[in-house]
Amino acid sequence: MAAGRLFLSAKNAAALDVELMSSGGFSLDQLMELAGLSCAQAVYKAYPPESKNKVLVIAGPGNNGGDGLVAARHLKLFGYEPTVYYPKRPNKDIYNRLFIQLQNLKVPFTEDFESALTSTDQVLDAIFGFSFHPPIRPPFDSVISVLANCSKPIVSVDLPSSWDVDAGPPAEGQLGHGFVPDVLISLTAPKPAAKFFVGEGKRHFLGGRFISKQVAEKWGFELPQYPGVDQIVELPVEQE
Ligand SMILES: NC(=O)C1=CN([C@@H]2O[C@H](COP(=O)(O)OP(=O)(O)OC[C@H]3O[C@@H](n4cnc5c(N)ncnc54)[C@H](O)[C@@H]3O)[C@@H](O)[C@H]2O)[C@H](O)CC1
Ligand SMILES: [K+]
Repeated sequence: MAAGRLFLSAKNAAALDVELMSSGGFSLDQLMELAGLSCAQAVYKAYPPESKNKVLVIAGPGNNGGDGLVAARHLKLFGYEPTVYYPKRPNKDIYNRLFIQLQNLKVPFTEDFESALTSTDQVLDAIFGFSFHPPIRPPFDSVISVLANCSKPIVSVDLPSSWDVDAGPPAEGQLGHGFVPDVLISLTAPKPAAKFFVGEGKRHFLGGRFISKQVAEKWGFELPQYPGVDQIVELPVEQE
């Protein structure tokens, strides 16, 4: 089967994560660092910095948000101007340290999501990943509705936020039917919802280069060849 056409269910994605951090010997920091670096590289591939592109990073309360915070740090070091909207900040050591790292790099945090959206060039959607369970709770319901009506390019980390990991976009009429991002970065392996990520001009990357061929085989997905030292590999997207 072609790479990118094999999917990792929500249940298996969570179980593989646990395995990586137990018998796999990884720490969460390591996985998050590689995941966030992949996301920053995908932004760079899709939207190379022409001058100093502004990127609004919307970070959610879990590890998807953590990936966004790591990506914001790398984007700053790549020459972008990231701003972070992070309305729910759990008091956990890993997120607190990522926050300090961004403060030290003078990456601004904003409370005013709508103004930041107006002035940004791209959006990095790091709100929810594979542990999202609908229905969505505030304040992210209104954030999703605004994104559903916005014309700024959106890059989604692991899954478009508000999509069910296995079933895909929210039903018509809910949250403006969610939004379809311009770019999707699947981490480790595409989740079943990625089947609904189709259309002309859409770009799909795979990132999170921390899996061996043996681990991929065990969990039933194929690993495409990452080019050289890149942390991402581009996957085909159906035209609709
Ligand atoms: N192996 C990998 O590929 C890695 C992926 N990483 C990233 O981690 C996320 C999964 O992280 P997790 O913390 O398990 O969950 P989420 O970030 O998806 O969200 C949990 C967070 O969201 C809240 N929540 C859930 N449902 C709702 C709702 N309906 N309304 C409001 N809030 C909701 C929940 O309470 C939690 O606070 C994965 O996708 C990758 O992006 C890791 O970086 C490491 C390796
Ligand atoms: K996301």
